[in-house]
Amino acid sequence: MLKIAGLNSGYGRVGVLNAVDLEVDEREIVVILGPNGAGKTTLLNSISGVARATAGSIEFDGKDITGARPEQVVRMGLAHCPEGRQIFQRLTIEENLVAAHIGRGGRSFETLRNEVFELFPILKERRNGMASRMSGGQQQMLAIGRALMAEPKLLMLDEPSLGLAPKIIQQIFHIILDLSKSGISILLVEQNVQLALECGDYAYLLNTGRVRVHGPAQELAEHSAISEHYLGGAIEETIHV
Ligand SMILES: Nc1ncnc2c1ncn2[C@@H]1O[C@H](COP(=O)(O)OP(=O)(O)OP(=O)(O)O)[C@@H](O)[C@H]1O
Repeated sequence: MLKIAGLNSGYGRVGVLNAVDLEVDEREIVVILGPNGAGKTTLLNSISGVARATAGSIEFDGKDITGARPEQVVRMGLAHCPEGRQIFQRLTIEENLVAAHIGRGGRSFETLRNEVFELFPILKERRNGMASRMSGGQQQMLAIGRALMAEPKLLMLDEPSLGLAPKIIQQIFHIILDLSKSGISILLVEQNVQLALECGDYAYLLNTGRVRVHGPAQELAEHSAISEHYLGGAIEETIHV
């Protein structure tokens, strides 16, 4: 579904990612872990066309999307639910969903909106309320709902648990698992390492712009060295668990 090879990327002259290789298969949940500043958001931004690749390639659904613009990438079925949610605060919930409907897969706004409302009944209840008046958890649900309006084959989620209460985090992770079962591939950046590894199939650990460790999520969870490395020790060699 997604194949990244030898990716270097950054912002202007600032290089952030270095020789990153990563793959996501169909229906797979792939987790990206790493300390602050490791380059996790930059990796998602590079895939969705927000940050520029300076070397390497990004292939999605059999097509080369290296250097494609964000609107082209989303039209191909790759949706990005960004860090900080970035919903339209001064629009209602329903208006946020209208703005996110790009007609990619040909299904009507009403059909897609109703699917989002089924996943997140609270959004239906508050559909005419201002987004700015919703709790953090509800705003995260709206952010995911907006991404789903693009009928994605692959959904990228950047720290969906950030700042949320444990009960809401559980709810969001159940939805992520359901979305994966419904056939959507997931690329998940997450600080909540334990939960992410429980729900993921495969995981990559980034540090200082490089993939330092990768392997099946369960094996990474059991790897005693991971927490040590994760907590900041620089890893010089790539470890394949
Ligand atoms: N717009 C930008 N312009 C220049 N440098 C940036 C920009 N955004 C991020 N960076 C730098 O790129 C590096 C990686 O940042 P990135 O946000 O990708 O890390 P991250 O792993 O997502 O961290 P966090 O968990 O803190 O979000 C950092 O050194 C950061 O300062």
